Amino acid sequence: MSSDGPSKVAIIGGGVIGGGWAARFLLNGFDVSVFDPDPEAERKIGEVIANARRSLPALYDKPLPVEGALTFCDTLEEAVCEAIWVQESVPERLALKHETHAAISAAAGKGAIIGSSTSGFKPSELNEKGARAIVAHPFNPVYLLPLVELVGDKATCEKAAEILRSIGMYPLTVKKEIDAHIADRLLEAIWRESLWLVKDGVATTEDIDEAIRMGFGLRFAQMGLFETYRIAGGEAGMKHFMAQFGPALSWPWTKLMDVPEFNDELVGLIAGQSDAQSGAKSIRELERERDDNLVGILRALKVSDNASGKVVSAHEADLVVSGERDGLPVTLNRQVPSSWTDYNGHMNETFFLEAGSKATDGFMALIGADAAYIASGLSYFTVESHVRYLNEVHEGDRLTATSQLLSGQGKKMHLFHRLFRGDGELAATVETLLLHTDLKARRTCVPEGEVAEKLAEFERIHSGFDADGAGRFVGERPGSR
Ligand SMILES: NC(=O)C1=CN([C@@H]2O[C@H](COP(=O)(O)OP(=O)(O)OC[C@H]3O[C@@H](n4cnc5c(N)ncnc54)[C@H](O)[C@@H]3O)[C@@H](O)[C@H]2O)C=CC1
Ligand SMILES: C[N+](C)(C)CC(=O)CC(=O)[O-]
Repeated sequence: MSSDGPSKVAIIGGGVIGGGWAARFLLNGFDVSVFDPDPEAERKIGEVIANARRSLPALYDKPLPVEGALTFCDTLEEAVCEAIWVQESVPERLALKHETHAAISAAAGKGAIIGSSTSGFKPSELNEKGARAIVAHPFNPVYLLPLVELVGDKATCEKAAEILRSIGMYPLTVKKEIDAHIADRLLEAIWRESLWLVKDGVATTEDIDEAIRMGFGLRFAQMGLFETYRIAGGEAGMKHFMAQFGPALSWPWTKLMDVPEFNDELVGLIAGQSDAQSGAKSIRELERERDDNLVGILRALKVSDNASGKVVSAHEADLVVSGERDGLPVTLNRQVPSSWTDYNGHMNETFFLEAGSKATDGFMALIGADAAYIASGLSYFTVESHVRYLNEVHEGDRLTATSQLLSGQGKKMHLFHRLFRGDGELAATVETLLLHTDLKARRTCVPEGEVAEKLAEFERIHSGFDADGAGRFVGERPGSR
C-alpha cells in the first residue's frame, strides 16, 4: 500500500488461481481490478473471496488491513491501467499466454511487475515474442498457501518478493529456469505414479489419498523431504539413509520414466473413482473443508514456529492492533476462527480466556513489558482470572478487547478486559490479576523504570472510568450490590 491509499493490482484471468490471487491481494488491503471474459467470472470470484474471508483472517491474532476495492473491467487495458502488479492467470496454453502478455506489456506502466501463474512455462518461453513477464507461480488456495515460485529477471523478482512478503506469502526464487519450476516437477512425479497405480488396479484414488494423508503427507507440511529422510537415517543421518535406500533407485520402485497413455479410458477410470470418493460434496464444500484444515495446520506450525508457521508469524508482526474504544486502549482485534467454535455452534468458553490472555499481552506491550522486556528476564505471571460470559460469539465475528488497569501498585497488575463483538455487543469480561516476576529467580518482584511509570500513568487515567462487573464473585446475581 502506498501513502496515497491502496495500491492497485490487476488480475487477468479470474478462474481458480486468478480468484485466489484476487482474494489474497484484496484481503491485504490492495485494490484489485479483474479482467476475465467469462460472464460467470464475477460470481465465481465472489465465491472464492467469500471462502477466503472466512479462512485467511483466522490465521492471525491481529486484524488484516482494511479490505481493498474489487472492480470488474470490460477490457484488459482498463484493468491494467495504473496497476503496480499485473498477474496473468489465463489457461495453460502458450499461444494464449503470448497473446495475453503482448496486450499486458503494451498497456502496463513501465514499473509494473508482470507475473504469470504458469505451472510449467519458462520465462524465456513466455517472453519469446517480446513480453517482460516473470513467473510468479502460486499454489492453490492462493489466499492461504504462502509459496510463490519466482523465476526470471533478478531485479523484478526481488521487487516482487518484497510485495509478496507484505501480503504474507513466501517467495522462493528458482535458481535457473526449468519446465514446471520446482514443486510441480515433484507433484508431477507423484501424479504420474498414482495414475499408473490406478490404471494397473493396484489402488483406487481413495487408497492413494489415504496413503498420502495417513502417512508422509502429514510429515511434509513441517519438514519437507530432505530433513524427514535425514531423520529416517537414524543417528547416522543422511549418509546412512542413502546407503540403505540408494540401491532402490535401480530397483523397479518407479515407473516414472514411462507415462500411462492419456485417453478417454484413463480419464473415465480416474474421474469415476474420484466421483465415487468425493462426489457427494460440492467443490465449494470441499474447499471449505480444505481451508479449515489448512488454517489448523498453519496455526499449529505458527505455535511451534516451524516451516510455513514462520511466514504467518512474520506477517502477523507487521499487522497492527491500535486505537481506543470508550477511552480505553484496544488490546485485541481479530476474527473468530472456526477452530474456536464448538458443538454448541458458538465460541467455546476456553477461547474467551485465550482472548483475555492476548489482551493482557497487548496491554503488557503498551506498558513496555514487551518481547524484549521478557527476553531481559522480567515478565508477568497470571495468578487469578474471572471470566463472565455475557453474549454468544460466532465463527467469523470480529472480536475486539479493551483493557482497563484497575490497579498497578507494587508487584500487582489488575486488569479488566471487555470483549466486544463486531456488532458492538459486550460478549464477555475477563478480570485478571498478574504479578510481576523475575524469570530467572522465579520469584515476584516490583517493576521499575518505564514499566512502573506507564503503569502509574494508566492507573491515573483509568481510575476515572467505571468498571461495572469487576470484582464480582462467581455466582453473584447481577445488580445485587
Ligand atoms: N489450478 C491450479 O491448481 C493451478 C493453476 N496454475 C496456473 O494458473 C493459470 C490459470 O489456471 P486456473 O486458474 O486453474 O484455470 P481456470 O480455467 O480456472 O481459469 C482460467 C480463467 O482465465 C479466463 N480466461 C480465458 N481466456 C482469457 C483471456 N484471454 N483473458 C482473460 N481471461 C481469460 C477464463 O475465463 C478462466 O476464468 C494456468 O497457467 C495454470 O497453470 C497455477 C497454480 C495452480
Ligand atoms: C496441477 N498443477 C500443475 C496446476 C498444480 C500447480 O501448478 C500447483 C498446485 O497448486 O498444486
